[in-house]
Amino acid sequence: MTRESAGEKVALIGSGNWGTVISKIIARNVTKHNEFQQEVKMWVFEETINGRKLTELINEKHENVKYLPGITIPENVKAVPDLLEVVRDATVLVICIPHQFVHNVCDQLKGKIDPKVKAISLIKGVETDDKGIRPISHVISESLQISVCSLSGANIANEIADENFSETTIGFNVREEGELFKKLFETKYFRVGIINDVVGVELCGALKNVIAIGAGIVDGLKLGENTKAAIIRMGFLEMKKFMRKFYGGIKEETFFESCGIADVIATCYGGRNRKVAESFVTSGKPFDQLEKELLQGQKLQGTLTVKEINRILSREGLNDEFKLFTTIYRIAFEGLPPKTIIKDII
Ligand SMILES: NC(=O)c1ccc[n+]([C@@H]2O[C@H](COP(=O)([O-])OP(=O)(O)OC[C@H]3O[C@@H](n4cnc5c(N)ncnc54)[C@H](O)[C@@H]3O)[C@@H](O)[C@H]2O)c1
Ligand SMILES: O=P(O)(O)OC[C@H](O)CO
Repeated sequence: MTRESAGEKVALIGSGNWGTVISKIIARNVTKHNEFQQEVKMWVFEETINGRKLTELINEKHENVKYLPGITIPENVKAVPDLLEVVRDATVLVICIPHQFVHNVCDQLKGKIDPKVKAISLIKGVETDDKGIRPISHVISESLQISVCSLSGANIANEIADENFSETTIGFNVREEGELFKKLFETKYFRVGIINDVVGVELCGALKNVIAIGAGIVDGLKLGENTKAAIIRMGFLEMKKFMRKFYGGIKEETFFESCGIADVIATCYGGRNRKVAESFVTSGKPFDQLEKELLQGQKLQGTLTVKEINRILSREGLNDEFKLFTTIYRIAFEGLPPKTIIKDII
């Protein structure tokens, strides 16, 4: 059997800013390790740019001109607009889409994925329901009836696209899967740690976005680095407390991996949620409008997570125990003046 027909066949679902950086990483790695077939099909939510289809542009220029301009994608990445074609015969699914689109994508894939397929979610988001929180890895595994790992870390996509060093964390339930994914993702500039804690890893990635919005508010108010450090510290403690309260079994070490404290720091200085929250304060415009104006199609995850978290805190009568998360929600969505971020948390 040739290398082309043997080995794991990797499909990438998603082609935004992070998804495209990931295509570059995994497309190089599949050519280096015998476990994998060499072509990586990447699902692109099709759109038209100056009269041309984005998939055609990606395949012709080997560049995602909309979500990651200026970075060359390896030629073994094939952009495909048909989701079912992307996953056909795939044995490994890498899922990297904004979390608001997960249900729609899973609904299209339901019943069409072999139960032996291994998946990994790079999504930084969370859902809540009547019972509590619903990690996105569970949404995917319940819908598709497959095993799902998670990957999250201090990973600002554009910096990794430039091959600046960073670390990340993979959460696994089955060690062999964690090790396989480490092979798929690790490079000299992208160091992968693995830990037996799928939900801990992904929830850190979701909740740090709430803190990033708090940090952006502080930046917009020009309160300086000491105040921002205070928000980071308090936010980290609320993130830990929230995760422990609503999900049993999260490992303490997870908070000190790249997915934990390191991502809180990176996101509070360099992320999109921070940037848009700063502008929310300085411009007075609502988040929805700023997301469109500043991100040109890229999506904020933090605002949705702020709402999900507040829904659960309000229902459980816990707003007083999570003062920072609650204040961030009220500033973002209930018209509380931004400067109360300080008054309400001291
Ligand atoms: N960008 C980063 O620095 C970064 C880093 C780590 C993790 N992440 C996480 O990765 C996930 C994906 O983010 P991203 O940065 O790759 O995307 P993005 O925000 O840059 O782009 C949005 C993507 O959503 C797609 N899209 C738009 N409408 C859609 C629809 N109706 N259905 C499906 N897809 C649609 C767009 O085509 C585009 O690919 C998010 O959860 C994000 O938090 C992002
Ligand atoms: O740009 P953000 O705010 O979505 O954050 C990007 C990454 O999650 C940082 O690790």
